[in-house]
Amino acid sequence: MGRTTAPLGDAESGAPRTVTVLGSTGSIGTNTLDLIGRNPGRYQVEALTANSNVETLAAQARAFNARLAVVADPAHYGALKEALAGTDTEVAAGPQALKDAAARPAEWVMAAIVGAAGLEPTLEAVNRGATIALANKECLVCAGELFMTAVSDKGATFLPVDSEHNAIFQVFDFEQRSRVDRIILTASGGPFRTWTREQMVAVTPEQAVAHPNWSMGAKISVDSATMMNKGLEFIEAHHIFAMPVDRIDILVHPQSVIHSMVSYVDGSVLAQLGTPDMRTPIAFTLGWPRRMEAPTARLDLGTIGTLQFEAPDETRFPALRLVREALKAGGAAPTILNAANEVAVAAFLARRIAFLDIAALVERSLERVPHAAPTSLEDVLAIDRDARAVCADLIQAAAA
Ligand SMILES: NC(=O)C1=CN([C@@H]2O[C@H](COP(=O)(O)OP(=O)(O)OC[C@H]3O[C@@H](n4cnc5c(N)ncnc54)[C@H](OP(=O)(O)O)[C@@H]3O)[C@@H](O)[C@H]2O)C=CC1
Ligand SMILES: CC(=O)[C@@H](O)[C@H](O)COP(=O)(O)O
Ligand SMILES: [Mn+2]
Repeated sequence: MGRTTAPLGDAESGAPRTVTVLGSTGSIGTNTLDLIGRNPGRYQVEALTANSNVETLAAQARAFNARLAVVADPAHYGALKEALAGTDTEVAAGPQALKDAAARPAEWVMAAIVGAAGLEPTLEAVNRGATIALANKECLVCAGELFMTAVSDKGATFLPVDSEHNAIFQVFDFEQRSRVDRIILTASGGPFRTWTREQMVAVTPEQAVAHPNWSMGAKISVDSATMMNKGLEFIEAHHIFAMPVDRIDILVHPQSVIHSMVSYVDGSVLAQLGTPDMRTPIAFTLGWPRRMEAPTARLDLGTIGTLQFEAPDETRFPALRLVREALKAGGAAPTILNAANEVAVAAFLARRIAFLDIAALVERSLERVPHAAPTSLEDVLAIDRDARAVCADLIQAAAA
């Protein structure tokens, strides 16, 4: 994979590093801009993008003097144009504008759009050989082989942002890859870690998004609650580190202090630790290849006292089993799983289905959509569309 040291402008002494933030209005996007804002003169913002949150996007574009602001939903073009009147920021809207934004020559691109909607814009940045800080794990779940092949073929530099994968990246010995025995992905267990299935029947969106350790967007928070997030991260780790699935473990660790571990053939286990604040992994990628200051609380293990560990429970959290089965089935299964999960999570957040229906709908979608392996981006997008339609039909049929 592309752990190259492709040159980035020396942000500490030379010209500002040019950066684009895809999904700038979200949780990862705002944390990224928080770090950029603390380092005046070190970064020049090329493009910022959102889906529909014009107010935040316009405020960010003004604050960071962005060259371009893009809203994916074209219905919001007029409002964005008006909000940025009198500034030097160009304004654009729609899916093609999103891809064009990613194609502009920023050295460093934060990929923080949520869901498969981020795949095409992120690939634009990969295809021009940029440094990609990847938060958008769904890219790798729905198109992992295609994505990592493009990283390698185009000479892009790939830096994982997801806290677990960033942790692994920090302790993974790429020069002695054959000496790596296992990857150990830690999981908080989410807000329902100790709940029975019966207790989970009546879970509300408010309860599901209340993650015990992390402050994140709604979709990933629900994924953590179903533990689908850990399943998606399992697939993500498989692709990023080219690790066979039988050498990746999931370990529940409720405190989210150890962000993940790598175990070596000599019995050494290396881990990355820190307080749960995404500004640490984002700073790792923004400063790359040098570490930069992040304003996060420092880890105080003496005060924490005890770290707990538990085995994951696939019976209470069937998403973990579905991911294992999807990886075994291969072909289109991970793409279908991801698309169905996105549709089901959105329906849950809209109070159209119950919490336990999410995994059940993913399972039924996997049974119904054909599993032919995608060999191109067009294939991936077609499978993604089909799976979304099947899952939406299942929801509709259940409601009728
Ligand atoms: N939050 C976290 O701590 C972590 C997040 N991640 C991953 O990072 C990604 C982003 O997560 P997070 O920041 O929490 O998500 P948020 O929901 O907070 O933000 C999502 C961003 O994507 C934009 N967006 C949403 N839908 C579309 C679309 N169809 N087209 C274009 N842009 C869109 C949103 O714009 P708008 O505001 O206008 O809706 C927003 O800028 C996810 O893949 C998540 O799994 C990984 C690890 C940790
Ligand atoms: C911050 C981050 O990387 C999230 O993906 C986080 O890991 C979610 O926590 P769990 O899925 O372990 O509950
Ligand atoms: Mn994570």
